[in-house]
Amino acid sequence: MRPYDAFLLISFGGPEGEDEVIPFLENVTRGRNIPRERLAEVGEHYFLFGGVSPINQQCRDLLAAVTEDFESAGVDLPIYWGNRFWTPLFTDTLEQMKQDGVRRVLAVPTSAYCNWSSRTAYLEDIDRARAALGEDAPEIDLVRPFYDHPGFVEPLAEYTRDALDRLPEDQRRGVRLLFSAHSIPTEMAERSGTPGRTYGPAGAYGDQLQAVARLVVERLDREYPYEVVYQSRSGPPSQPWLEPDVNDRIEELADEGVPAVVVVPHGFVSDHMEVKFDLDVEARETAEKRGLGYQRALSPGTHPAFVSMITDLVREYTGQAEQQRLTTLPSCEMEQCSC
Ligand SMILES: CC1=C(CCC(=O)O)c2cc3nc(cc4[nH]c(cc5[nH]c(cc1n2)c(C)c5CCC(=O)O)c(CCC(=O)O)c4C)C(CCC(=O)O)=C3C
Ligand SMILES: [Fe+2]
Repeated sequence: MRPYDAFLLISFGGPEGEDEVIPFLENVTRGRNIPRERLAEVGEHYFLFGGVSPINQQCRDLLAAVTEDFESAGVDLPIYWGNRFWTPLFTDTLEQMKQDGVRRVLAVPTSAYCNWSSRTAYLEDIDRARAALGEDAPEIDLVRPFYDHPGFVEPLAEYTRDALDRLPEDQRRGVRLLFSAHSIPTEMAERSGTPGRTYGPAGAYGDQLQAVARLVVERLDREYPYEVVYQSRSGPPSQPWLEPDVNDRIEELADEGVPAVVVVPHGFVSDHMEVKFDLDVEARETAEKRGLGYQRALSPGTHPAFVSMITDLVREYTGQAEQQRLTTLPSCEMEQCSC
């Protein structure tokens, strides 16, 4: 049993006012290969919502729910929160933990899958922040990818059923389910997973996204046709990113006469800006322009099963509960994983 003396939620961060948008985007894109035009475009997405990303409030809501769940489950750990790119920054959180005398931390990221951007990037930032703190910097374990935990899959299935119920019957009959995840460079996708293992063309990330889509469809009232699509591509056009894009696919489905789509944002844990803009504004507009019915399933957010999943993960890492996994996909070997 590994003793922990604190719990840490680590997330992406997002601006909460117009004056925070550009500094936030500068933090996110520092050292990354992102064209200026793309930055200006993404800035507009935030300005459309008054410069406020929903992600920080979603983290606060999740933390409030986790606090209650810890209490009722008898998990006695102080709860901390830190982001990679906006306040509260986890460099500051780490310093606070050090001051509080915290030595060993169990961290849960707001990303369910394996890929550099969702895991290694956090680990690298944690290492940097720990190095800056010097001796007595708290040690941090990041929990495993939880994409196939029932606490992630069941809420997605419930919210997909709800979205299907919102479609008129004639549209529901011919609907196509589009499971949407954040696109990443194909080269990053190919590196996701454990070196030496064989994965599909989009690496462990692609295999995991396919598996979760399958698990959700198995929980619906019948076998709906479905596929995995990608959204929110950002690199230069010359760099290949995972495809097809959700909008391109909606156009093609319109040409084929499909009457409606239900988009399930299974690549995300909450309805943050990538969901609110890229799906609820952009993809919806693409569908409506072509006369397709459109519904978007909610992401897990603060669904009680998702909240309990976090408690379950803590128990798993303190040796008080078995791993819960709905797939037999190889688990990540954390030491060597490039995810
Ligand atoms: C896999 C993945 C997830 C899902 C898993 C996870 O959650 O981790 C995710 C989530 C998020 N991505 C977010 C925002 C952004 N991501 C960007 C850029 C990038 N994302 C990437 C990947 C991912 N991103 C990649 C490979 C890049 C290129 C730069 C690089 O190689 O590192 C940029 C730069 C501008 C742009 O080009 O879009 C922004 C602003 C927000 C916050 C939203 C809010 O504010 O509500 C969230 C939750
Ligand atoms: Fe992103």
